[in-house]
Amino acid sequence: MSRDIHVKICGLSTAETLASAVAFGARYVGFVFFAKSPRNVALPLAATLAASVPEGVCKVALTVNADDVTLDHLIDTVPLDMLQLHGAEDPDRVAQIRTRFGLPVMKAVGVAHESDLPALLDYQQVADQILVDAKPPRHAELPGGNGLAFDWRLIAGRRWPVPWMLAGGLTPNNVGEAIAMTGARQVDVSSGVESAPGVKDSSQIRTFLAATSAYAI
Ligand SMILES: O=C(O)c1ccccc1NCC(=O)[C@H](O)[C@H](O)COP(=O)(O)O
Repeated sequence: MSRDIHVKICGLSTAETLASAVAFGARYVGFVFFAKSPRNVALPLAATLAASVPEGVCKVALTVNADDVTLDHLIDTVPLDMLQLHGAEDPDRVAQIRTRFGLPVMKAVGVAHESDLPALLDYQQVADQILVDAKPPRHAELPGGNGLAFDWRLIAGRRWPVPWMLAGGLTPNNVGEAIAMTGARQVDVSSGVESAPGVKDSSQIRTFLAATSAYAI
């Protein structure tokens, strides 16, 4: 098992910032396929970007309640290593997607209160990984990528049987505290390494990755 913190940089949409994420040590790179998102990337561009990602870096497609036709076209067009399901997909749908498309699946689960935690157990029965993310505000446009953190004390010391990733409002300045408080060995960031919504910043990506390196064990 790797001793480093594994970092996912999500919502990449340019060759320059993708190359920076890879160069500075990201273990996962995420491409958003959700039209309302400022990080949404068109399939032809995503195919070109993904083709440039070296072996060993996990190419993650992020979708929200996508149907099978959409997923079929996505997977036929873009070379991918993992699907991240960030909508209201229930455990049965997660299992169905995993079986039908044959790719590892990471299911995002929104956390705001203690009452949100049981869902983490339900999804761990069917997903390969769990993304423990901040629950979006009731009227949020986006189900994720909102730059909002949840109370990390809610999951402090908890351990789950499948690999999990901490997300939500992480920045170069708070990721160390988040890792120390939760024991996370994988973290995910989007807004926290942007100069504007959807505009990734290579310098902030570098700083974020450097901030996690202090927590290798
Ligand atoms: O990032 C988006 O625009 C997005 C849009 C729709 C659904 C999910 C989205 N992002 C999911 C992610 O995995 C984000 O990295 C995660 O929610 C953390 O985002 P942030 O709080 O901005 O770091």
